[in-house]
Amino acid sequence: MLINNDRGQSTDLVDLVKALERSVTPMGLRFQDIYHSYADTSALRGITLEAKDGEILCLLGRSGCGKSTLLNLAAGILPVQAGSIALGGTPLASQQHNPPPEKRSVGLVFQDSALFPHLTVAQNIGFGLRDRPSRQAVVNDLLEQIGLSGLGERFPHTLSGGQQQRVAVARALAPAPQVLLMDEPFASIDISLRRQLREETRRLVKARDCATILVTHDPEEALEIADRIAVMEEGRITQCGTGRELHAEPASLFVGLMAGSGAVLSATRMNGIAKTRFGRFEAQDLSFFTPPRNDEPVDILIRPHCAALQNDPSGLRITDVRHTGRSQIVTLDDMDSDSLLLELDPEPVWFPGDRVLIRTNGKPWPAFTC
Ligand SMILES: Nc1ncnc2c1ncn2[C@@H]1O[C@H](COP(=O)(O)OP(=O)(O)OP(=O)(O)O)[C@@H](O)[C@H]1O
Repeated sequence: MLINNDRGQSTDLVDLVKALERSVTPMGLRFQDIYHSYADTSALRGITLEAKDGEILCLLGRSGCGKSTLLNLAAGILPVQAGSIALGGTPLASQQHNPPPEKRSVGLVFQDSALFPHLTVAQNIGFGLRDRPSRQAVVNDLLEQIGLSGLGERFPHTLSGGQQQRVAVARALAPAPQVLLMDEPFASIDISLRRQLREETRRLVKARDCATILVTHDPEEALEIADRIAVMEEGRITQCGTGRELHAEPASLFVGLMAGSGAVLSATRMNGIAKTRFGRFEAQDLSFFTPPRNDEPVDILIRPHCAALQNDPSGLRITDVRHTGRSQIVTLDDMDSDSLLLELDPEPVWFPGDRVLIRTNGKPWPAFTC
């Protein structure tokens, strides 16, 4: 049914109701209090997380932290043991209700493309569309979008690894799923092609309205492709936010290092002073995500371009200096020949043999209670 808006334009009532529903109902994919164990291994320990419609959310963490387990629960590959999953505001899975993968509006992409070897590229892409009248048009459109028009009649083994992975993404997106789940989709792709494939995948996914969850252990990949990143450690989400948020206010040293590089200084805190092997720093030089308890050991993270050196004849000795154009990488030795690498602004120029003290560059350094 068509209705007219105040500018005289026609709008379909069903579309309007859907748009209104979207504005008031939590959409996307939502995990609520998920726990999961394998025999004596506790893989997930209370995950609550939401990937919104149109968003790319990365699960980032070391091997074994539970990323794939969470993805497999959403896909229906694993049954939910505790907690619940909702899709588009309606229950998707719980302990009582576990529909199989084919009954979920979910597209899957794995590390190896897992294309059907006996089907052509076009048949692979169209597999989830069955007898839909629009099948051919959708397949042709996707072939064009992934840059493989003209290769539809080829078989998967005649394609390069990168082309196969493009086809896998197209196959997952063809039925217009509400959610796209990708488990290390670029891990087996040549490193030189990976960035290009990431960009293409982001463009493809962003042209649709599905929620996307992508698993990776590569921080650079997560920062480049994701709208938000959920950092996982030992079955829990340590922090979830944009790359910028994780970089600016990391909840832990692990998150801080996942969201960017930096030098780490171990310190002991004494009455507002942090003592390290490379100098003493005032409390005002440090910023804690959570207030520290007194006299506990802390780790200080010094990001590139966030430290300055100051000449001091009794200070630390510079043993090496490299110039990259954008920065100056300086190696400092403490009295026991322990060394620290700092990435500094290119000016002022430092030389091996200079004696210096380290200072903040105006902004406090993130610090974490150990
Ligand atoms: N089928 C299984 N049986 C027993 N333990 C398992 C099984 N699958 C996963 N685990 C364990 O559960 C934990 C989480 O595994 P999971 O595969 O989810 O982690 P991950 O972060 O995806 O790791 P990776 O990046 O290596 O794939 C690990 O300790 C793993 O050894």
